[in-house]
Amino acid sequence: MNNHYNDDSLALHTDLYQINMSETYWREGVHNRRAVFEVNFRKLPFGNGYAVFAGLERIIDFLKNFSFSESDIEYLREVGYQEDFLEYLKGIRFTGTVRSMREGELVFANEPILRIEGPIVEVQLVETPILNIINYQTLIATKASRIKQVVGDQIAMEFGTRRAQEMDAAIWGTRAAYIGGFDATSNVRAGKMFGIPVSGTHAHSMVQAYRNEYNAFKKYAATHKDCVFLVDTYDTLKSGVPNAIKVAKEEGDNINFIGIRLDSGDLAYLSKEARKMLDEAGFKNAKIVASNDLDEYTIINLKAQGAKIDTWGVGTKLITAYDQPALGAVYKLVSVEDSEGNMTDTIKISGNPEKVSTPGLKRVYRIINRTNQKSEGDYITLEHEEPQKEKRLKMFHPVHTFVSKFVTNFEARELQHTIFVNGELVYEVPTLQEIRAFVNENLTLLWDEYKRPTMPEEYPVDLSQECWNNKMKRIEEVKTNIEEMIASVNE
Ligand SMILES: Nc1ncnc2c1ncn2[C@@H]1O[C@H](COP(=O)(O)OP(=O)(O)OP(=O)(O)O)[C@@H](O)[C@H]1O
Ligand SMILES: O=P(O)(O)OC[C@H]1O[C@H](OP(=O)(O)OP(=O)(O)O)[C@H](O)[C@@H]1O
Ligand SMILES: O=C(O)c1cccnc1
Repeated sequence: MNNHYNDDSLALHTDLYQINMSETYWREGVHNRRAVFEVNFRKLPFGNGYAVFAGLERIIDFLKNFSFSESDIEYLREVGYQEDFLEYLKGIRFTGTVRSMREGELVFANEPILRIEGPIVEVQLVETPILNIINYQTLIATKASRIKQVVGDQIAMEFGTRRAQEMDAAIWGTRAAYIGGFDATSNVRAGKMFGIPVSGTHAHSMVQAYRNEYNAFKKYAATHKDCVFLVDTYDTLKSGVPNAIKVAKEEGDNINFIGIRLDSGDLAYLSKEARKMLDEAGFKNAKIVASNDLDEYTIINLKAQGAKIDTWGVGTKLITAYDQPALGAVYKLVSVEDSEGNMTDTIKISGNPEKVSTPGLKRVYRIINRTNQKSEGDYITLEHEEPQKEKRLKMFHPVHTFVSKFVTNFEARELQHTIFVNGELVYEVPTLQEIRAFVNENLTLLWDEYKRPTMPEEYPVDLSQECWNNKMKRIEEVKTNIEEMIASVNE
């Protein structure tokens, strides 16, 4: 690379303005004041009824190792920062407290996924990478979950690396896809890094290289036990499938003839015809793999046409989140220490009621009806509230407050867990297998109406009365402050 700095730390993986604000706080002597930020998004992606939270493990690694390296400092010197500030930056480590939902948790719009509290400089500097990680991994895990809902008990394989937005996206997207329910990946590095099962067939280039399918399949069979032959290079039904069958018969027990892959043409028609041919040849257990720009919509469509496809290879549309390339999670200040050392709630007002932030330290509970083990919705409270002790809970829509219901005989399951306390990691990171199982467990709590891929019902995310009252109080305070400010400007 044409650059004389070592890429030996991630601390500068942030926006310049974070460092500039940090300098202001430090020169003003307020850099150690406590601040609390929360992460949430405002709209579920892909029109889905839920999102699958992913990215926490990488955030944990990032925060554990957070420090500016020698080369970071050298570079910042070149950018123009003064020595005294650089000396200060050198000593920074993450000393804050983090509470977060666990990876694989189902998350909805306008609820705090993660809360981070610490000296304002530290929590400000890590905003950009935290959002970078959550926005991408959660987006891909959600897309994967949508696709897997449609694929059902069949196999979904992740094929996207070649089309991904560069190498990091392929790796972390693959991990997110696995969390969201994909069964295997073609990316070998992701297999090595995360223990995700790797799987694959072969490309058209091999058929082209050996000039014809028979030779190519034969050579592949001579060198591999497990064989899936790609049958669409020339003519699927006249040449590809007959050659696959011929080689499978000739090789007999020498190979494990897993099946064939279709990658172009009318996948419904071709799969039905290929199925007949395989069955007639005695290969009833041979599987049909399909790929070619698949997504949840094409898969639903193909299934509706009675396609005889057993395994779905999905690349581009999954790894690039093709129909919605960004999640839009934000990082909002909810509380900050004032000059007297007291924490005060902050609020961000907007003309759009949905965009007004909810101030204060909060907790999120999933209210699970004990009679049917289904979720009634999520319930956001202020930090000190204990909804689990209530006999009868009023849940109301945070904007359309007249929409309300009472819930009894419920479990209030807290969704955020403590991850760091004053810079110390106190959370045991689950395995990827545990995270996948956790997603499935969570999905069983949701009525099917929230899980359908198109036009799902809106899942309730409600505020407690106290939380709502606090929000209204802060809105009034801000309005009064602004009126006073405007009056003083006009004096
Ligand atoms: N029966 C079907 N119903 C609905 N969609 C289908 C069906 N068969 C294939 N598709 C989808 O239609 C699209 C067809 O892509 P395209 O027009 O590129 O044709 P192709 O067969 O891939 O041609 P090429 O040989 O140029 O790759 C793909 O996204 C594929 O998944
Ligand atoms: O369609 P996607 O969902 O993105 O899945 C990945 C695609 O990548 C391969 O095609 P490519 O043309 O790159 O290589 P090939 O010659 O091996 O088919 C594969 O055959 C799939 O069609
Ligand atoms: O193994 C395959 O069939 C494969 C891998 C990557 C992309 N497309 C297909």
